[in-house]
Amino acid sequence: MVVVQQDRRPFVASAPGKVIMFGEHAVVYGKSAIAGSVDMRAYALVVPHSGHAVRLVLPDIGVDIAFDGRRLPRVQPGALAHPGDVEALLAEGIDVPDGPGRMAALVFVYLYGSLVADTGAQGFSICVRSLLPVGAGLGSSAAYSVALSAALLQLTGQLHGDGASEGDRRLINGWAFQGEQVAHGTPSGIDNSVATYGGFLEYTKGRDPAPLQSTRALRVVITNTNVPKSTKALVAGVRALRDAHPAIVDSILDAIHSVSTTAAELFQAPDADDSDAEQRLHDIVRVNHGLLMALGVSHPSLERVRDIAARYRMASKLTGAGGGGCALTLVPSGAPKSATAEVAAAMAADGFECYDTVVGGAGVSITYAVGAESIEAWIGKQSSDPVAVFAALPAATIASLAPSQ
Ligand SMILES: Nc1ncnc2c1ncn2[C@@H]1O[C@H](COP(=O)(O)OP(=O)(O)O)[C@@H](O)[C@H]1O
Ligand SMILES: C[C@@](O)(CCOP(=O)(O)O)CC(=O)O
Ligand SMILES: [Mg+2]
Repeated sequence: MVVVQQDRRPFVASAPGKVIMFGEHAVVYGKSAIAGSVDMRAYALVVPHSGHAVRLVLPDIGVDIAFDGRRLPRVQPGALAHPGDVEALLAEGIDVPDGPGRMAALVFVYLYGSLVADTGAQGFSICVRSLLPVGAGLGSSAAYSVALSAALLQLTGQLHGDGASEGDRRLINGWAFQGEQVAHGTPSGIDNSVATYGGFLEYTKGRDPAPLQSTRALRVVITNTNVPKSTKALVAGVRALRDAHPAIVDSILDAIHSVSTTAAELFQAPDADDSDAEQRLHDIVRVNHGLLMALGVSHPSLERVRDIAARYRMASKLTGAGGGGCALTLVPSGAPKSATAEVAAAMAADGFECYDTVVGGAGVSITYAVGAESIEAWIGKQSSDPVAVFAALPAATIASLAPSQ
């Protein structure tokens, strides 16, 4: 048994969602993709207490489970080779309903079993709230997984710089990737990398993410079609198409790779105001969407978003897994604020929801304070049940628990 040093103070670990600008799906096959963090995050409040009870509360998706932490065995490295073994962990007397809550609980139980079980750590409550839309292509699963990994590593004293050092980030990212594997089977790792490191980056599976210094303002309108989708099913659909038509699908994936590498050059071009570069970016947004459509991951609602943007001479593409979820619209450099407001209003008139987001903010973060006050004092003042307080906080207060962008 590895006995850990435990800090008993409550804290909040948080991580952002992401927007994939170019390269989704192809990135699963080792091609390049470009993505940045968005200013919506998942927040995990951890409250250590005496005894061995462990409580997981996920108010956004209706999960509230408790179990005796001593009953869960340590998960052996390599357990992910047998996903059934991970599912079997839930049989240890933990009652979780089917649906999205089950997947989120499974990710927690896997990370708990790997990082906390058998360390002699005492009990705790953990409550995760997210300001990201769930299952819409903005990486809510990865933000959840990164916030959880950071929370459990910090709780058990396995981080050395409160999540900010290079070593801490590498550790958090590695475990969050495993959390994403529990949820999706074969993630590329781009979502958890953006949620961990934040910023704007180029990602190729198996390599360290490469930060991009864009000379161009990263202005996008994100539109949520509110059509539910499953990342797992969409990724599986592309795999089935590739198995049936390997040569055709591989050439589509190669074309997407060229789109991403061209985009990286354009974003970093010295003359950001060059109208030729502007036009080329517009073109490749359109081309990237067309290639994704050929892979079968578009949806009529996403095509509708593209039609509306085209009326304002802007280019849109799906972002994330597709099949519904979100689209992004590239805002041309120099476009007045009124232009983005107009296009967003036109989309809202069609029943879509738009997010005015800043791309490229902070990655994972751990905080013990709200302003000048400790979280312990801040939450303790409001009620004797910190989880109930946190679960009911308004979004604006939750958002104050992370570094400002
Ligand atoms: N606020 C949240 N609380 C708990 N689990 C969440 C939360 N947000 C997302 N998740 C987990 O992530 C899953 C959605 O992930 P996914 O289908 O990959 O969509 P995306 O990552 O694009 O939002 C949910 O079913 C749930 O398991
Ligand atoms: C389709 C894919 O490229 C991105 C999926 O993103 P999301 O789960 O829809 O946010 C899959 C992956 O990279 O693992
Ligand atoms: Mg996801």
